This record gives sequence, C-alpha cells and structure tokens, in this order.
Amino acid sequence: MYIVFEGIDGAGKSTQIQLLKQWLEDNGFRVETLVEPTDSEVGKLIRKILQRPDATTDNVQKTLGLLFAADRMLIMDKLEDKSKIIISDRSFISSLAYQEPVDWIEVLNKYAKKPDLLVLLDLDVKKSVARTSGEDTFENEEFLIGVKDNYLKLAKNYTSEIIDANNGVNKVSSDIKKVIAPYLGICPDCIQ
Ligand SMILES: Nc1ncnc2c1ncn2[C@@H]1O[C@H](COP(=O)(O)OP(=O)(O)O)[C@@H](O)[C@H]1O
Ligand SMILES: Cc1cn([C@H]2C[C@H](O)[C@@H](COP(=O)(O)OP(=O)(O)O)O2)c(=O)[nH]c1=O
Repeated sequence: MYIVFEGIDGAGKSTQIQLLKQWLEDNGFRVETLVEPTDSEVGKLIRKILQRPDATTDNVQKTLGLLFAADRMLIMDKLEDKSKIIISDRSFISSLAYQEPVDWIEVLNKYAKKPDLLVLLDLDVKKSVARTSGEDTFENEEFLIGVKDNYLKLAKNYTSEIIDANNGVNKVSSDIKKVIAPYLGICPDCIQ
C-alpha cells in the first residue's frame, strides 16, 4: 500500500509519519518511509534552489516543476514494493498544489505513481508560517493560502482523508490512525 502525506509547510507531515510508522510496526506491518524532495543529487539541487529569493517567480517555479518531476522518478521503483507499507512525505500532488500551470505539471508527472491513500493535513496558514523557519521563500502567507486551497480541491481526485492539523500532536495522530485502520483491517475501536 502506498500512502502519501500532503499539506503545506509545517503541517506536521514528518511528525505524524513517524508516529504512524511506529504504530503500524507495533501492529505487525513492515513500513518504509520516503520523502520528496529526495536526498538524491536532484533533491539536493532542489533544496538549494528553494532557498533562492526568487524561488516563487514564474521561471524558477517552472524549473522546480521539472526538477521535482525528475527527482521523484528516482524512487518510482520503491513504490512498487508490495511487501510493505510505503509512506511518503509528499508526492507529485505537491507539485500540483505548489507549481503551475497544472496541465503542464500533470504531463510532467504522467509516470508518477498515484497513491492508494492521500492523507491531507489541513493546517491554517498562519500556523504554518509561525512553525516554519521561513528559510524557503515558499513559506509566506499569500503563497501558502493558494497552496492550501489547491490541496483541498486536489484531494477530491484521489482516495483521500482530510485531517484537521490544527489540533495537538496526539489528537492529530489519533485521528490519522482512526481513518487509516479500516484500510488495513485494524479495528478502529482498538485505538487510544
Ligand atoms: N500538532 C502540532 N501542534 C503543534 N506543533 C506541531 C504539531 N505537529 C508538528 N508540530 C511542530 O511543527 C513543526 C513542523 O512539523 P513537521 O512535522 O516538521 O511538519 P512538516 O513535515 O509538515 O513540515 C515542528 O517544529 C513540529 O514540532
Ligand atoms: C515535493 C514538492 C515539494 N514542494 C515544496 C514544498 C516545500 O515548501 C518544499 C519542500 O521542503 P520540505 O523540506 O518538504 O518542507 P516541509 O516539509 O516543511 O513542507 O518544496 C514543491 O513545491 N513541489 C513539490 O513537488
């Protein structure tokens, strides 16, 4: 099963993926976690470009769209592993939410694997900006308001669960477990 966590910067993806991984392993599942951008040569270049002051300009955004698509091709084989649950921190859906024009981004990601389940952590933009160091020029309110709206529209195109990420860590984690349990045959009532 390929599960993708999405959400704006600082939504709690990394935090929740670690908690979910531990819980699934405690329930007897084998789990592998991935992150986009990856730690490949392409991913490293992306992280460098993200810190440019002009990262949100049209041309740099189009460059990033190309690079993100190239970067994720390097992990496509890992997503086919049926022996474990793959949980990814971001996916091509991030490109559809952050970059534009969407029709071009869709073509670039034609060969990207679609998730069996999209978990969208929906966080207020003000909390996102407060939580992130503001390193990447993406982490500004006006830009992230658009990204948040894009995610809510995109979620309708996939098997998805939208989680209120404004709650405390444990409440968010419990909400995630409750919605994921049925997909994996775990009894929801067994969850604290
Ligand atoms: N539910 C939460 N409430 C308050 N702070 C949180 C919550 N979840 C995560 N954080 C904090 O917000 C920051 C971003 O969390 P992180 O899991 O790295 O988000 P993401 O991976 O989506 O960027 C971290 O400092 C983390 O400790
Ligand atoms: C994977 C991906 C990420 N991004 C953006 C989202 C983030 O701002 C940044 C990735 O940095 P990241 O370290 O993932 O930030 P965070 O975990 O706080 O979201 O790149 C895109 O714009 N398109 C993409 O396809």
